[in-house]
Amino acid sequence: MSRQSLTIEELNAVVVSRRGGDPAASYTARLFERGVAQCAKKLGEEGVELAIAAVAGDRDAVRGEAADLLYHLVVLLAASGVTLEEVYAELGRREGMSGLTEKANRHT
Ligand SMILES: N=c1c2ncn([C@@H]3O[C@H](COP(=O)(O)OP(=O)(O)OP(=O)(O)O)[C@@H](O)[C@H]3O)c2ncn1[C@@H]1O[C@H](COP(=O)(O)O)[C@@H](O)[C@H]1O
Repeated sequence: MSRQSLTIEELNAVVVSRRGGDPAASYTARLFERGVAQCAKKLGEEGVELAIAAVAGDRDAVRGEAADLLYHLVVLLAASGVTLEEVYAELGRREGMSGLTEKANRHT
């Protein structure tokens, strides 16, 4: 049965659980088996497909390609040994780095 939504954290938990899994039973396990370079190639392809869909103004394709991109991003992070928490921490470090954000904060 399909769910209404799946968060990146939930997707990440499934992806990480596939590491070392049976490549015959899991596409994700197959990607891990192929290695980082192949995971990176898939991510690049999906990024280009998303960009093309966006430029074409194809909203349905943007949604689908964005889901593909997020999936392949999570796979590449796991294949690279980088956790989502590390990426979140990096985003957190950047908060307030832009002059615009500081300017906006001064007015609140
Ligand atoms: N979100 C995804 C997801 N998005 C895309 N894909 C797969 O990505 C592949 C991309 O298709 P392409 O046409 O780009 O490539 P392909 O020719 O099929 O395969 P390649 O040889 O190019 O790798 C398809 O086979 C899709 O099934 C995904 N496979 C899995 N997931 C998630 O990962 C979970 C675990 O999946 P398994 O590892 O298969 O159990 C699933 O429950 C989903 O939540």
